[in-house]
Amino acid sequence: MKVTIVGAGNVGATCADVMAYRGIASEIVLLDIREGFAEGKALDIMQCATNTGFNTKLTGVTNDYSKTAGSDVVVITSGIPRKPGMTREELIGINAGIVKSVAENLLQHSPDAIFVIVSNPMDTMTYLAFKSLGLPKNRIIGMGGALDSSRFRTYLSLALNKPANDISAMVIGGHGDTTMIPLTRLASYNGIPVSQFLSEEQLAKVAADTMVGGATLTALLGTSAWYAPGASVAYLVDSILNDQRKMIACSVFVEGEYGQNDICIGVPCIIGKNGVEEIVDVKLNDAEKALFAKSADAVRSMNDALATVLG
Ligand SMILES: NC(=O)c1ccc[n+]([C@@H]2O[C@H](COP(=O)([O-])OP(=O)(O)OC[C@H]3O[C@@H](n4cnc5c(N)ncnc54)[C@H](O)[C@@H]3O)[C@@H](O)[C@H]2O)c1
Ligand SMILES: O=C(O)C[C@H](O)C(=O)O
Repeated sequence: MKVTIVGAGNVGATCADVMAYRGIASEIVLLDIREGFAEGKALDIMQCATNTGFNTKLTGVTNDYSKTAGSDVVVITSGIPRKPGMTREELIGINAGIVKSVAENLLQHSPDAIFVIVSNPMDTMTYLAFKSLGLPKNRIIGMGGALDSSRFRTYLSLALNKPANDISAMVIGGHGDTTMIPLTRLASYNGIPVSQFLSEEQLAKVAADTMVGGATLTALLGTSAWYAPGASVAYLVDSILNDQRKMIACSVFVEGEYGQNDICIGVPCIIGKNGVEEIVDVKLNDAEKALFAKSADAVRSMNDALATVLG
């Protein structure tokens, strides 16, 4: 199976590295606009093969979309990341034009591909890809919830002092500092509600830390994170290519689900060979429903800015 990743920067290259290392795809093409950059990243990753034992074929190209032809999955990470003090939403002015043109180029060469959108503001970039490509909604997937949920599980693991893989927890809603909704009520440690082990104050802190997880890393690193984002994309692509039907919170176009229409927002999805196989209807309580509606309003207002930005 062939995967193209556009943007060979921090997230794109990490994603290629994890996918190669884990043998998720037989072929990976890395494409970047910066001359020689994707070629260099691909060559560097290729030279891990003998020491880590993978056989994935890697190709790096400078803006040559003919090499991406026939991809089963395409991942868009091209665009600028935020700097400390910025929100993801502030990236819309530069990233919207990049994501639109990259998505259109990819579709020309891979008409059957499933699109995974990573560039920020991710929910709006996913909506833009959905509206401009005219593909069925199961083939446009925004990656954010996989990452936010892994951060939620990490912070729960630190608070509980238990392994993250023993913890089940999900974040839905928008992929923004104030729009994420960590579903604390439904989080569990080996099936036992985490509220049996952590106080309300501890749980509130875990949720707050999760919501600003990306901003915390941006402040520490000077640019936004890449290891967990790259691994989260690989996790999502694995579920598609290997038809794993994992439940992953993804930003997808909703038509009535969770009371919303005409936006892409994070909801629990079954992810398999057709992309989004199903949106899972989790029974939210009234407080969670109110948070979801507020999150959707914020995502919608960012989508409204697209018309101005794209002219
Ligand atoms: N959805 C998420 O969970 C998530 C997580 C992390 C980062 N991000 C976003 O992903 C994006 C990339 O982050 P990064 O840290 O990898 O940034 P980066 O600067 O390291 O890499 C971005 C790459 O995109 C390339 N690029 C720019 N315009 C291009 C074009 N038209 N065609 C091809 N390539 C182009 C750049 O040359 C650069 O190499 C940012 O918008 C960031 O906010 C999203
Ligand atoms: O924080 C960012 O800007 C990048 C990404 O969305 C993340 O959550 O790491």
